[in-house]
Amino acid sequence: MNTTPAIRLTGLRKTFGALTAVDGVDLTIRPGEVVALLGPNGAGKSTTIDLALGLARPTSGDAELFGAPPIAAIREGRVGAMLQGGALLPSLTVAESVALVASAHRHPLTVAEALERARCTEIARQRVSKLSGGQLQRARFAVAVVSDPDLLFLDEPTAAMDVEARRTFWQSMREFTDAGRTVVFATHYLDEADEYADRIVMMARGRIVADGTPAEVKAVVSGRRIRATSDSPATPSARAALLELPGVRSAERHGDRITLVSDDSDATLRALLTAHPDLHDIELTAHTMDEAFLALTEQRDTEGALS
Ligand SMILES: Nc1ncnc2c1ncn2[C@@H]1O[C@H](COP(=O)(O)OP(=O)(O)OP(=O)(O)O)[C@@H](O)[C@H]1O
Repeated sequence: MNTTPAIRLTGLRKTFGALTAVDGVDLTIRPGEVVALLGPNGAGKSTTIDLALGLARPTSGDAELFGAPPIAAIREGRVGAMLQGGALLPSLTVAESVALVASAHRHPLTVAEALERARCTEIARQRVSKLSGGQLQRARFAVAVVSDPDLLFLDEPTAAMDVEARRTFWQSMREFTDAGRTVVFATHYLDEADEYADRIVMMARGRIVADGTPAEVKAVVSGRRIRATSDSPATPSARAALLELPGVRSAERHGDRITLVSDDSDATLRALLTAHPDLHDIELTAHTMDEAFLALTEQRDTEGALS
C-alpha cells in the first residue's frame, strides 16, 4: 500500500511584515481523505493552501505533495486547484477555457468529460464574462478537474452559490471523491464541513486549533454556556465543585454571576440544580462559532492543539 501522504506540511509559517498569517502548521493528509479547512476570516486558510501549492514561499517550514516539492506534483498534473483569486479569461467560452487548460496537461480528461463532471455542459458555449457567480464557480471547477488530478484544493468553492447550486456542486464533488481522490476545501461553514468532509481541520489566527472527525470537532464547537447568579460566597472550593459537575469545561465567577461552559448542558444543568439549589436567574446559551474559535485558540495557547 502506498503510504506517502498526499500533503505534508511541516512547521509551516508565513509572515507578511509584522503579521503572522500562518503560525507553525503541521499537517499530514493521506490519499483519499476529504478534508475541510474550517475557520473565520483571516484564519490563514488561503495562505496555507497557497503555501501547500507552492504559490507562496514559506517564511519557514516545508510543504510537500506526494512526497515531493509542490511544483513536481503540479507539473505531473496530479493537483488541481480552485482558488479565490483564480480568474478565467472573460472573452473565452467555458469550453474554450477548459480546452486551454487541458492543452497544458499530459493526460487530461476530454473537454466534454470535464464539463460534464462540473455540470457545465449546458453553459459550455457561454462566454465567461456572461456567467453568473455560481456558473463561474462551476466553470472554475471544470478547469480544476480537467487534468484529472489526484488532489484537489478548493478555496471557498461555494462562496457565490445559492442553495441549489451548492447542492449540485457537492454532488459533482462526491463523484470525484468517491473515486478515492483527495480533496482539501476551505470554508467558513461548519455545516458544509460537517456534511462533506471526513476530517475537519479548524484554524484560527494562523494555527490549527482542532483536528478530527466532524463529530469530534462539532462536540468541541457546540459547547453550551450556562450563566447563573449565586448568593453564596466565592471560594476556591466552590469553583472546584462547579468544575466537578458533569460536562463542565470551564467555570468563572465575576461578582455573583457564574459562567460555565459545558459539553453536555443537560447533564450539567441537572447536576447543578441538585447540588446548588441556591442558584437563580439561570440562562443557557449556545456557543457561537466565534466564541468556539476564541476558546479553542486560547486552549491551544495553553495546552497545545486538540487532536
Ligand atoms: N499578500 C498578503 N499580504 C499581506 N497580508 C496578507 C496577504 N495575504 C493574506 N494576508 C493576511 O494574512 C491573514 C490570513 O489571511 P488568509 O487569506 O490566509 O485567511 P483566510 O482564513 O483564508 O481568510 P478568508 O476566509 O477571509 O479567505 C489575514 O490577516 C490577511 O489579511
